[in-house]
Amino acid sequence: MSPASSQTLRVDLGDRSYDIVIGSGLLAGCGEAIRAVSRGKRAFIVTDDNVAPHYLDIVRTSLEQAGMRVDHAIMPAGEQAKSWDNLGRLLDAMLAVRSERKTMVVALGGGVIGDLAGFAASILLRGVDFVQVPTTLLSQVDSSVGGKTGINVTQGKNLVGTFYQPRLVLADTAVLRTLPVREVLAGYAEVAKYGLIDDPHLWDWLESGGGAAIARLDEQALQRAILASCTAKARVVASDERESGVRALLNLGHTFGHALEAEGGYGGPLLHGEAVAVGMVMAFDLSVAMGLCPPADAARVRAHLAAVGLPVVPPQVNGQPMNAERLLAHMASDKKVSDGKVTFVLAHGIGQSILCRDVDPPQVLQVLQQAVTVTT
Ligand SMILES: NC(=O)c1ccc[n+]([C@@H]2O[C@H](COP(=O)([O-])OP(=O)(O)OC[C@H]3O[C@@H](n4cnc5c(N)ncnc54)[C@H](O)[C@@H]3O)[C@@H](O)[C@H]2O)c1
Ligand SMILES: O=C(O)C(=O)C[C@@H](O)[C@H](O)[C@H](O)COP(=O)(O)O
Ligand SMILES: [Zn+2]
Repeated sequence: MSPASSQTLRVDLGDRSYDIVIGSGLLAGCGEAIRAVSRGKRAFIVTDDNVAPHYLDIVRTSLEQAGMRVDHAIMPAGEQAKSWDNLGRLLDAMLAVRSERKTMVVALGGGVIGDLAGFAASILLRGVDFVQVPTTLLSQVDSSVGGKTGINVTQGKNLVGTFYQPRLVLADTAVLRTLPVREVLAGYAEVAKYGLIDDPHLWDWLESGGGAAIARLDEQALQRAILASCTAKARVVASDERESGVRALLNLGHTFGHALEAEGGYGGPLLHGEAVAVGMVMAFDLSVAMGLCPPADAARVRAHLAAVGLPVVPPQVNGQPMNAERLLAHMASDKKVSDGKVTFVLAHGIGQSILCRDVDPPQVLQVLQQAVTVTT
Protein backbone atom coordinates (compact mmCIF):
# COMPACT_ATOMS: atom_id res chain seq x y z
CA MET A 1 0.00 0.00 0.00
CA SER A 2 2.63 2.51 1.05
CA PRO A 3 4.60 4.27 -1.69
CA ALA A 4 8.37 3.88 -1.22
CA SER A 5 8.68 7.38 0.18
CA SER A 6 6.20 6.91 3.03
CA GLN A 7 7.18 6.99 6.70
CA THR A 8 5.40 5.39 9.62
CA LEU A 9 5.24 6.58 13.23
CA ARG A 10 3.59 4.77 16.10
CA VAL A 11 1.43 6.32 18.81
CA ASP A 12 2.15 4.15 21.82
CA LEU A 13 -0.99 3.62 23.88
CA GLY A 14 -0.92 -0.07 24.78
CA ASP A 15 -3.72 -1.99 23.10
CA ARG A 16 -4.98 1.27 21.57
CA SER A 17 -1.68 2.02 19.81
CA TYR A 18 -1.83 2.99 16.16
CA ASP A 19 0.27 3.96 13.15
CA ILE A 20 0.55 7.34 11.47
CA VAL A 21 1.55 6.83 7.83
CA ILE A 22 2.87 9.89 6.00
CA GLY A 23 3.54 9.92 2.26
CA SER A 24 2.55 11.21 -1.14
CA GLY A 25 -0.08 9.21 -3.04
CA LEU A 26 -1.41 7.08 -0.18
CA LEU A 27 -5.08 7.62 -0.97
CA ALA A 28 -5.31 5.23 -3.93
CA GLY A 29 -4.23 2.31 -1.74
CA CYS A 30 -5.98 3.36 1.46
CA GLY A 31 -8.60 0.58 1.24
CA GLU A 32 -6.17 -2.25 2.03
CA ALA A 33 -4.64 -0.29 4.91
CA ILE A 34 -8.05 0.49 6.40
CA ARG A 35 -9.31 -3.06 5.85
CA ALA A 36 -6.23 -4.32 7.73
CA VAL A 37 -7.25 -2.46 10.91
CA SER A 38 -11.01 -3.07 10.53
CA ARG A 39 -12.91 -5.61 12.56
CA GLY A 40 -15.53 -6.05 9.83
CA LYS A 41 -16.17 -5.44 6.16
CA ARG A 42 -18.13 -2.20 6.32
CA ALA A 43 -16.94 1.39 6.14
CA PHE A 44 -18.78 4.68 6.60
CA ILE A 45 -16.94 7.64 5.06
CA VAL A 46 -17.59 11.07 6.58
CA THR A 47 -16.41 13.97 4.45
CA ASP A 48 -17.42 17.53 3.54
CA ASP A 49 -18.75 19.19 0.42
CA ASN A 50 -15.36 20.67 -0.56
CA VAL A 51 -13.42 17.44 -0.10
CA ALA A 52 -15.99 15.06 -1.60
CA PRO A 53 -15.65 16.16 -5.25
CA HIS A 54 -11.87 15.67 -5.09
CA TYR A 55 -11.39 12.54 -2.99
CA LEU A 56 -14.58 10.67 -2.08
CA ASP A 57 -14.56 8.43 -5.17
CA ILE A 58 -10.93 7.46 -4.89
CA VAL A 59 -11.34 6.45 -1.22
CA ARG A 60 -14.64 4.68 -1.85
CA THR A 61 -13.20 2.74 -4.81
CA SER A 62 -10.12 1.73 -2.87
CA LEU A 63 -12.24 0.48 0.05
CA GLU A 64 -14.54 -1.44 -2.31
CA GLN A 65 -11.53 -3.01 -4.02
CA ALA A 66 -10.42 -4.15 -0.58
CA GLY A 67 -13.73 -5.96 -0.21
CA MET A 68 -15.62 -3.49 1.96
CA ARG A 69 -19.20 -2.26 1.66
CA VAL A 70 -19.11 1.54 1.77
CA ASP A 71 -21.67 4.13 2.89
CA HIS A 72 -21.00 7.83 3.26
CA ALA A 73 -22.23 11.21 4.50
CA ILE A 74 -21.23 14.60 3.10
CA MET A 75 -21.31 17.34 5.73
CA PRO A 76 -21.22 21.11 5.06
CA ALA A 77 -17.63 22.43 4.95
CA GLY A 78 -16.32 24.71 7.67
CA GLU A 79 -16.15 25.24 11.41
CA GLN A 80 -19.93 25.55 11.79
CA ALA A 81 -20.22 21.84 11.00
CA LYS A 82 -18.95 21.09 14.52
CA SER A 83 -22.41 21.55 16.05
CA TRP A 84 -25.10 19.56 17.87
CA ASP A 85 -27.30 19.73 14.75
CA ASN A 86 -24.68 18.26 12.47
CA LEU A 87 -23.68 15.64 15.01
CA GLY A 88 -27.32 14.57 15.14
CA ARG A 89 -27.63 14.52 11.36
CA LEU A 90 -24.48 12.48 11.03
CA LEU A 91 -25.58 9.91 13.62
CA ASP A 92 -28.98 9.68 11.89
CA ALA A 93 -27.24 9.01 8.56
CA MET A 94 -25.07 6.33 10.15
CA LEU A 95 -28.08 4.66 11.75
CA ALA A 96 -30.19 4.98 8.58
CA VAL A 97 -27.87 2.53 6.77
CA ARG A 98 -27.89 0.22 9.83
CA SER A 99 -24.26 0.75 10.72
CA GLU A 100 -22.97 -2.07 12.88
CA ARG A 101 -20.53 -2.36 15.77
CA LYS A 102 -17.83 -3.52 13.33
CA THR A 103 -18.41 -0.65 10.90
CA MET A 104 -15.25 1.44 10.43
CA VAL A 105 -15.85 5.19 10.31
CA VAL A 106 -13.46 6.92 7.89
CA ALA A 107 -12.93 10.63 8.61
CA LEU A 108 -11.93 12.04 5.20
CA GLY A 109 -11.30 15.77 5.57
CA GLY A 110 -9.73 18.44 7.74
CA GLY A 111 -9.85 18.90 11.49
CA VAL A 112 -13.54 19.73 11.44
CA ILE A 113 -14.47 16.40 9.88
CA GLY A 114 -11.95 14.57 12.08
CA ASP A 115 -13.37 16.09 15.28
CA LEU A 116 -17.01 15.57 14.25
CA ALA A 117 -16.66 12.06 12.77
CA GLY A 118 -14.44 10.96 15.65
CA PHE A 119 -17.03 12.18 18.15
CA ALA A 120 -19.84 10.42 16.27
CA ALA A 121 -17.79 7.20 16.11
CA SER A 122 -17.13 7.37 19.84
CA ILE A 123 -20.84 7.38 20.71
CA LEU A 124 -22.47 5.46 17.82
CA LEU A 125 -23.66 2.10 19.22
CA ARG A 126 -21.55 3.07 22.30
CA GLY A 127 -18.40 3.26 20.18
CA VAL A 128 -17.26 2.01 16.78
CA ASP A 129 -13.72 2.17 15.36
CA PHE A 130 -12.56 5.05 13.21
CA VAL A 131 -9.59 6.02 11.06
CA GLN A 132 -8.34 9.47 10.18
CA VAL A 133 -7.58 10.36 6.57
CA PRO A 134 -6.62 14.03 7.08
CA THR A 135 -6.74 16.27 4.01
CA THR A 136 -5.56 19.64 5.36
CA LEU A 137 -2.08 20.56 6.55
CA LEU A 138 -3.55 21.36 9.96
CA SER A 139 -5.13 17.94 10.29
CA GLN A 140 -2.01 16.17 9.04
CA VAL A 141 0.29 17.91 11.53
CA ASP A 142 -2.04 17.99 14.50
CA SER A 143 -5.74 17.18 14.71
CA SER A 144 -5.74 13.65 13.26
CA VAL A 145 -3.40 12.46 16.02
CA GLY A 146 -4.17 12.19 19.71
CA GLY A 147 -7.86 11.36 19.92
CA LYS A 148 -9.44 14.67 20.90
CA THR A 149 -12.90 14.77 19.28
CA GLY A 150 -15.73 17.20 19.77
CA ILE A 151 -18.04 20.01 18.78
CA ASN A 152 -18.43 23.71 19.58
CA VAL A 153 -21.37 24.78 21.74
CA THR A 154 -22.83 28.15 22.73
CA GLN A 155 -20.65 28.15 25.85
CA GLY A 156 -17.39 27.68 23.96
CA LYS A 157 -15.07 25.85 21.63
CA ASN A 158 -14.77 22.02 21.78
CA LEU A 159 -16.60 21.98 25.11
CA VAL A 160 -18.41 18.72 24.34
CA GLY A 161 -16.45 15.73 23.11
CA THR A 162 -14.45 12.65 23.95
CA PHE A 163 -10.92 11.31 24.06
CA TYR A 164 -11.20 8.53 21.47
CA GLN A 165 -8.20 7.30 19.51
CA PRO A 166 -8.32 6.39 15.81
CA ARG A 167 -7.10 2.95 14.65
CA LEU A 168 -4.89 4.48 11.94
CA VAL A 169 -3.90 7.87 10.50
CA LEU A 170 -3.13 8.12 6.76
CA ALA A 171 -1.65 11.50 5.81
CA ASP A 172 -1.36 11.78 2.03
CA THR A 173 0.59 14.94 1.21
CA ALA A 174 -0.59 14.86 -2.43
CA VAL A 175 -4.06 16.01 -1.38
CA LEU A 176 -2.63 19.29 -0.11
CA ARG A 177 -2.27 20.43 -3.76
CA THR A 178 -5.98 21.29 -3.84
CA LEU A 179 -5.98 23.11 -0.50
CA PRO A 180 -6.49 26.90 -0.65
CA VAL A 181 -3.36 28.89 0.35
CA ARG A 182 -5.14 30.44 3.33
CA GLU A 183 -5.82 26.94 4.70
CA VAL A 184 -2.20 25.91 4.14
CA LEU A 185 -1.07 28.87 6.23
CA ALA A 186 -3.62 28.11 8.95
CA GLY A 187 -2.08 24.64 9.22
CA TYR A 188 1.36 26.20 9.27
CA ALA A 189 0.47 27.96 12.53
CA GLU A 190 0.20 24.56 14.28
CA VAL A 191 3.58 23.49 12.80
CA ALA A 192 5.13 26.69 14.17
CA LYS A 193 3.49 25.85 17.50
CA TYR A 194 5.55 22.67 17.77
CA GLY A 195 8.73 24.70 17.26
CA LEU A 196 7.69 27.21 19.88
CA ILE A 197 6.73 24.57 22.46
CA ASP A 198 10.01 22.70 22.73
CA ASP A 199 11.81 22.39 19.39
CA PRO A 200 13.99 25.48 18.75
CA HIS A 201 15.75 23.67 15.86
CA LEU A 202 12.42 23.20 14.10
CA TRP A 203 11.69 26.89 14.67
CA ASP A 204 15.11 27.96 13.33
CA TRP A 205 14.53 25.87 10.21
CA LEU A 206 11.06 27.37 9.71
CA GLU A 207 12.46 30.89 10.08
CA SER A 208 15.37 30.27 7.76
CA GLY A 209 13.35 29.13 4.72
CA GLY A 210 11.51 26.01 5.91
CA GLY A 211 8.35 28.05 6.44
CA ALA A 212 8.42 29.50 2.95
CA ALA A 213 9.05 26.02 1.50
CA ILE A 214 6.03 24.60 3.35
CA ALA A 215 3.88 27.50 2.15
CA ARG A 216 4.78 26.67 -1.48
CA LEU A 217 4.07 22.97 -0.77
CA ASP A 218 7.60 21.76 -1.33
CA GLU A 219 7.26 17.99 -0.81
CA GLN A 220 10.39 17.48 1.30
CA ALA A 221 9.53 20.43 3.52
CA LEU A 222 5.97 19.18 3.98
CA GLN A 223 7.11 15.71 4.97
CA ARG A 224 9.68 17.11 7.40
CA ALA A 225 7.07 19.37 9.02
CA ILE A 226 4.45 16.63 9.29
CA LEU A 227 6.97 14.15 10.65
CA ALA A 228 8.37 16.60 13.22
CA SER A 229 4.91 17.69 14.39
CA CYS A 230 3.44 14.19 14.58
CA THR A 231 6.54 12.83 16.34
CA ALA A 232 6.21 15.53 18.99
CA LYS A 233 2.47 15.03 19.34
CA ALA A 234 2.71 11.23 19.50
CA ARG A 235 5.28 11.50 22.30
CA VAL A 236 3.18 13.90 24.35
CA VAL A 237 -0.06 11.96 23.82
CA ALA A 238 1.61 8.68 24.79
CA SER A 239 2.71 10.18 28.08
CA ASP A 240 -0.44 12.16 28.93
CA GLU A 241 -3.37 11.02 26.80
CA ARG A 242 -6.11 12.78 28.79
CA GLU A 243 -4.28 16.05 29.45
CA SER A 244 -3.67 15.85 33.14
CA GLY A 245 -0.32 17.60 32.71
CA VAL A 246 2.16 18.01 29.90
CA ARG A 247 -0.38 17.65 27.05
CA ALA A 248 -1.69 21.09 27.96
CA LEU A 249 1.46 22.51 26.33
CA LEU A 250 -0.12 21.59 22.95
CA ASN A 251 -2.60 24.34 23.80
CA LEU A 252 0.00 27.09 23.25
CA GLY A 253 -1.91 30.03 21.75
CA HIS A 254 -5.26 28.28 22.19
CA THR A 255 -6.59 29.99 25.32
CA PHE A 256 -6.39 33.29 23.47
CA GLY A 257 -7.18 31.67 20.12
CA HIS A 258 -10.36 29.92 21.22
CA ALA A 259 -11.58 33.19 22.78
CA LEU A 260 -10.98 34.93 19.43
CA GLU A 261 -12.86 32.19 17.57
CA ALA A 262 -15.79 32.33 19.99
CA GLU A 263 -15.98 36.12 19.87
CA GLY A 264 -15.72 36.26 16.05
CA GLY A 265 -18.31 33.48 15.68
CA TYR A 266 -17.42 29.95 14.54
CA GLY A 267 -16.78 30.11 10.82
CA GLY A 268 -16.21 33.85 11.38
CA PRO A 269 -13.25 36.04 10.47
CA LEU A 270 -10.54 33.71 11.79
CA LEU A 271 -9.81 30.12 10.87
CA HIS A 272 -8.70 27.99 13.83
CA GLY A 273 -5.03 28.07 12.76
CA GLU A 274 -5.19 31.85 12.26
CA ALA A 275 -6.64 32.31 15.74
CA VAL A 276 -3.83 30.13 17.11
CA ALA A 277 -1.26 32.35 15.34
CA VAL A 278 -2.69 35.50 16.95
CA GLY A 279 -3.01 33.60 20.23
CA MET A 280 0.64 32.53 20.21
CA VAL A 281 1.72 36.14 19.68
CA MET A 282 -0.45 37.14 22.64
CA ALA A 283 0.96 34.31 24.79
CA PHE A 284 4.48 35.55 24.05
CA ASP A 285 3.44 39.16 24.74
CA LEU A 286 2.01 38.07 28.09
CA SER A 287 5.20 36.14 28.84
CA VAL A 288 7.22 39.30 28.17
CA ALA A 289 4.86 41.42 30.27
CA MET A 290 5.32 38.97 33.16
CA GLY A 291 9.10 39.15 32.85
CA LEU A 292 9.36 35.50 31.81
CA CYS A 293 10.56 35.90 28.22
CA PRO A 294 13.03 38.19 26.42
CA PRO A 295 11.18 40.75 24.24
CA ALA A 296 13.41 39.75 21.30
CA ASP A 297 11.88 36.25 21.22
CA ALA A 298 8.34 37.62 21.16
CA ALA A 299 9.38 39.97 18.35
CA ARG A 300 10.75 37.01 16.36
CA VAL A 301 7.49 35.09 16.76
CA ARG A 302 5.41 38.04 15.60
CA ALA A 303 7.74 38.86 12.69
CA HIS A 304 7.94 35.31 11.36
CA LEU A 305 4.23 34.56 11.53
CA ALA A 306 3.48 37.88 9.82
CA ALA A 307 6.15 37.22 7.18
CA VAL A 308 4.55 33.92 6.11
CA GLY A 309 1.20 35.69 5.82
CA LEU A 310 -0.58 34.81 9.06
CA PRO A 311 -2.55 37.38 11.09
CA VAL A 312 -0.82 38.51 14.30
CA VAL A 313 -3.49 40.85 15.68
CA PRO A 314 -7.21 40.26 16.23
CA PRO A 315 -9.42 41.22 13.27
CA GLN A 316 -12.21 43.73 13.50
CA VAL A 317 -15.76 42.40 13.58
CA ASN A 318 -18.40 44.45 11.74
CA GLY A 319 -15.92 47.32 11.49
CA GLN A 320 -15.32 47.34 15.25
CA PRO A 321 -12.29 46.16 17.22
CA MET A 322 -12.97 43.12 19.38
CA ASN A 323 -13.81 43.84 23.00
CA ALA A 324 -10.98 42.90 25.36
CA GLU A 325 -13.25 42.32 28.38
CA ARG A 326 -15.42 39.93 26.38
CA LEU A 327 -12.35 38.04 25.18
CA LEU A 328 -11.22 37.68 28.78
CA ALA A 329 -14.67 36.40 29.75
CA HIS A 330 -14.48 33.68 27.06
CA MET A 331 -11.28 32.42 28.67
CA ALA A 332 -13.23 31.44 31.77
CA SER A 333 -14.68 28.48 29.79
CA ASP A 334 -11.24 27.17 28.83
CA LYS A 335 -10.83 23.48 29.60
CA LYS A 336 -7.61 24.27 31.46
CA VAL A 337 -9.53 26.07 34.20
CA SER A 338 -9.30 24.46 37.61
CA ASP A 339 -10.49 25.96 40.89
CA GLY A 340 -11.62 28.93 38.83
CA LYS A 341 -8.12 29.73 37.50
CA VAL A 342 -6.92 29.28 33.92
CA THR A 343 -3.61 27.50 33.40
CA PHE A 344 -1.84 29.50 30.69
CA VAL A 345 0.75 28.17 28.27
CA LEU A 346 3.51 30.78 28.40
CA ALA A 347 7.18 30.73 27.43
CA HIS A 348 10.65 31.45 28.71
CA GLY A 349 11.61 31.84 25.06
CA ILE A 350 11.36 30.15 21.69
CA GLY A 351 11.20 26.39 22.25
CA GLN A 352 10.77 26.83 26.01
CA SER A 353 7.04 26.77 26.71
CA ILE A 354 5.76 26.33 30.25
CA LEU A 355 2.47 25.95 32.08
CA CYS A 356 1.67 28.81 34.42
CA ARG A 357 -1.21 29.15 36.90
CA ASP A 358 -0.01 32.36 38.50
CA VAL A 359 -1.36 34.80 35.97
CA ASP A 360 -3.10 38.00 36.95
CA PRO A 361 -6.32 38.57 34.98
CA PRO A 362 -5.62 42.36 34.83
CA GLN A 363 -2.30 41.61 33.13
CA VAL A 364 -4.05 39.36 30.59
CA LEU A 365 -6.59 42.11 30.01
CA GLN A 366 -3.80 44.59 29.34
CA VAL A 367 -2.30 42.31 26.67
CA LEU A 368 -5.74 41.89 25.10
CA GLN A 369 -6.41 45.63 25.18
CA GLN A 370 -3.09 46.38 23.53
CA ALA A 371 -3.74 43.78 20.82
CA VAL A 372 -7.24 44.92 19.93
CA THR A 373 -6.08 48.54 19.82
CA VAL A 374 -3.56 47.73 17.09
CA THR A 375 -6.43 46.75 14.78
CA THR A 376 -8.20 50.12 15.11
N1 LIG B 1 -8.63 17.23 17.70
C1 LIG B 1 -7.51 17.94 17.73
O1 LIG B 1 -6.51 17.55 18.35
C2 LIG B 1 -7.46 19.23 16.98
C3 LIG B 1 -6.21 19.86 16.77
C4 LIG B 1 -6.18 21.04 16.03
C5 LIG B 1 -7.36 21.55 15.50
N2 LIG B 1 -8.53 20.91 15.71
C6 LIG B 1 -9.76 21.40 15.11
O2 LIG B 1 -9.61 21.30 13.70
C7 LIG B 1 -10.47 22.26 13.08
C8 LIG B 1 -9.72 22.98 11.98
O3 LIG B 1 -9.32 22.03 11.03
P1 LIG B 1 -8.85 22.47 9.57
O4 LIG B 1 -7.99 23.65 9.66
O5 LIG B 1 -8.37 21.25 8.91
O6 LIG B 1 -10.20 23.01 8.93
P2 LIG B 1 -11.38 22.32 8.06
O7 LIG B 1 -11.60 20.94 8.44
O8 LIG B 1 -12.51 23.28 8.13
O9 LIG B 1 -10.78 22.36 6.59
C9 LIG B 1 -10.45 23.61 6.03
C10 LIG B 1 -11.15 23.84 4.68
O10 LIG B 1 -10.45 23.15 3.66
C11 LIG B 1 -11.34 22.30 2.91
N3 LIG B 1 -10.52 21.16 2.54
C12 LIG B 1 -10.07 20.17 3.33
N4 LIG B 1 -9.18 19.41 2.67
C13 LIG B 1 -9.10 19.90 1.43
C14 LIG B 1 -8.32 19.56 0.29
N5 LIG B 1 -7.41 18.58 0.33
N6 LIG B 1 -8.48 20.27 -0.83
C15 LIG B 1 -9.37 21.31 -0.85
N7 LIG B 1 -10.09 21.71 0.18
C16 LIG B 1 -9.95 21.01 1.32
C17 LIG B 1 -12.46 22.02 3.86
O11 LIG B 1 -13.63 21.69 3.16
C18 LIG B 1 -12.59 23.34 4.60
O12 LIG B 1 -13.32 24.26 3.81
C19 LIG B 1 -10.94 23.18 14.18
O13 LIG B 1 -12.27 22.88 14.48
C20 LIG B 1 -10.04 22.85 15.35
O14 LIG B 1 -10.68 23.07 16.58
C21 LIG B 1 -8.60 19.77 16.44
O1 LIG C 1 -4.25 17.71 20.96
C1 LIG C 1 -4.19 18.60 21.81
O2 LIG C 1 -4.09 18.34 23.02
C2 LIG C 1 -4.23 20.02 21.41
O3 LIG C 1 -4.33 20.89 22.26
C3 LIG C 1 -4.15 20.34 19.96
C4 LIG C 1 -4.81 21.66 19.57
O4 LIG C 1 -4.15 22.12 18.40
C5 LIG C 1 -6.29 21.50 19.22
O5 LIG C 1 -6.77 22.70 18.67
C6 LIG C 1 -7.19 20.99 20.30
O6 LIG C 1 -8.44 20.66 19.78
C7 LIG C 1 -7.42 21.99 21.38
O7 LIG C 1 -7.90 21.29 22.46
P1 LIG C 1 -8.92 21.85 23.54
O8 LIG C 1 -8.89 20.77 24.57
O9 LIG C 1 -8.36 23.16 24.03
O10 LIG C 1 -10.22 22.01 22.87
ZN1 LIG D 1 -5.25 23.76 17.50
